[in-house]
Amino acid sequence: MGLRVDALSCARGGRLVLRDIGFAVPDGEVAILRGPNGAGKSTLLRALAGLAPHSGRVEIDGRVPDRDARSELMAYAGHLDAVKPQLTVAENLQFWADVLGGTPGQALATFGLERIADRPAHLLSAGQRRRLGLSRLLLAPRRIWLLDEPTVALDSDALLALLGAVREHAAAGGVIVVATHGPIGVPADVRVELSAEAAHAAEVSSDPFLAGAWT
Ligand SMILES: Nc1ncnc2c1ncn2[C@@H]1O[C@H](COP(=O)(O)OP(=O)(O)OP(=O)(O)O)[C@@H](O)[C@H]1O
Repeated sequence: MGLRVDALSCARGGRLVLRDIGFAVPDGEVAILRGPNGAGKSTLLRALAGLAPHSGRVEIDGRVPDRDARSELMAYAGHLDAVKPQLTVAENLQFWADVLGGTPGQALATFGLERIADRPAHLLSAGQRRRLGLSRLLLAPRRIWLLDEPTVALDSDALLALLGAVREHAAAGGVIVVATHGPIGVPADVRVELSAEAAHAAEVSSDPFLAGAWT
């Protein structure tokens, strides 16, 4: 049981970025996505979250959930943090709580946001904004966490909070998929290596001009 990905391919801007990706992450395990800039880590997370069209199969507990069921099971924390700049920190959390369920209290405390709860999000530093974005993970329980470079801009306290949250989620049977260039402080149970060369080769071979179709 857990997450299983088979033969996933995904194009962006008309170029094939991911080709035939397959891996499985059992319940309670952490998968790390690695690969150079542009290899497709963010694309893969977005595809899993249902935010980028793709081919192939994404199974959860042996079934392919429909789009709504998938989003009920997954929480995606991407680069843009999904923070609404005009709302305060507390209002952002309340907004997400209204959408996702849950209550903001624990999320505020875990990521050390209480002191800045009344600050408008557009005034936050990069690390504060990232803390706020990550705090959404704790609002409503979602089995599968998809984390895109979650440690960027975090100080050591916030990093500890994130690691604690990841460990707790895994211990409770959750599945975590993390794209990162650096260490995240928890051992990887599953490693998924994406290579820019594979994507580039796919781009080249799928280009009819370069493939010689017009010669
Ligand atoms: N919206 C888009 N339209 C067209 N191409 C895109 C788009 N977003 C990303 N790409 C391309 O898709 C490829 C994969 O990008 P992606 O962001 O998934 O890589 P990444 O492995 O996460 O990179 P990084 O380590 O730099 O964050 C890149 O070649 C990129 O230029």
